[in-house]
Amino acid sequence: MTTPTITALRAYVPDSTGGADYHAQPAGHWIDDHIASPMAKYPEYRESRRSFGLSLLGNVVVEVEASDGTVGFAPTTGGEPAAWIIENHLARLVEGAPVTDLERLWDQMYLSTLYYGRKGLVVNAISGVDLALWDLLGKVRGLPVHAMIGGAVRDEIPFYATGPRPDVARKLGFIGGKLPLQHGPAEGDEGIAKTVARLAAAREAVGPGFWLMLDCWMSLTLDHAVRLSHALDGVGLRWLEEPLLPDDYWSHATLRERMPAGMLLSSGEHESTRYGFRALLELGKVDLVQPDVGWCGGLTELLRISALAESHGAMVVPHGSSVYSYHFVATRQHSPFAEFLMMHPEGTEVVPMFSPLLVDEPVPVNGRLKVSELDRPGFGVRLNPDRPLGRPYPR
Ligand SMILES: C[C@H](O)[C@H](O)CC(=O)C(=O)O
Ligand SMILES: [Mg+2]
Repeated sequence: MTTPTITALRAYVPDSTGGADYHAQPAGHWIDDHIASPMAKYPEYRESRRSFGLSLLGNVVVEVEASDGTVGFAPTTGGEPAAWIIENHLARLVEGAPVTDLERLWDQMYLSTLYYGRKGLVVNAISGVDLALWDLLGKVRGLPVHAMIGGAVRDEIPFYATGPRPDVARKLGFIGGKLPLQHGPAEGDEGIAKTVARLAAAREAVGPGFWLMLDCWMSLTLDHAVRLSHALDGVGLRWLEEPLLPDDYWSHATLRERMPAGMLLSSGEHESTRYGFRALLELGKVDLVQPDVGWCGGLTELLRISALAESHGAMVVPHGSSVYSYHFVATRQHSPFAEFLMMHPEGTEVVPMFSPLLVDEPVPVNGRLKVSELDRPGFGVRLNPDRPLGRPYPR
């Protein structure tokens, strides 16, 4: 059998909102309600992360077409700037390559962009291309992605829910609930007291045994993080998430030493590549890493990060990225559960995470997803034909 080659790489930008984290949500959505952030020390940027530009980039949808007519695609964050990088830089490397050459293409995309890349937007763009290549390869071979990366080690994936209502998450069958931190260091001891009251009320509502986590979205100082973790010691927090600036690996290790025993330290949602995760694991001493497969370098890089984390005894629980991480979670023993980001405005109903961009997007039922739901070629989802896509940099 001759291996098809890649004839075209295209980057599209959806005309509208939607698509999980960091996208414009309607006013009043819990995900934009006074969430603590590193910018919250400036009072004018405290109420809303949109106020400092969080939703500016939006999605980019990468499409790869093969010589046999098969098309793979994947969305990620990056919008028009990522579309420019994909069309004007990455396409020259990818077009003409056999659909099987994922390792070489990843290496070439990373090395050729080193002088302005390594992290952030460029790695988002590389991630999107890499995911689209996996989708294409799965469709060419007629295999779901999980079957190409070792096969499932479990029949069902259990989920925790991220949102403002862990009590509802419990009723919906999730194994835990992760609340966003709302009050950072600029709100001082009063802020800590509000957080403790909120978590204590959540514990009261969910009872013992149900996991509660707190997502700090890079907003804390080391001192504040230490004090907050001890103030929350009585609540039974499963983990404290992304408390510190991602580049400050060293303070992660200090926090790890000073936090209460039994409370895990997690981070990595805004980290990229095996090199960044090596620093987080070796210098930062985190217990759990949370790469976003659309931001960390794609699935090819997530597999490397995963092997590295496993060798450090750390769990890998990817940041909420729907099917793009479920195929991975199904295949790894040290990824025992997945995140579900509650994109419903009040966080009270399960709605597809990437809606309205995708169709056929599976969601957990009773807090679990049967791996058989993923048994379609590639990542097993389709682009919504009713949502127009623009191609800002056609060639
Ligand atoms: C809710 C958090 O601030 C963020 O928007 C999502 C996130 O960090 C997570 O799901 O984890
Ligand atoms: Mg997070």
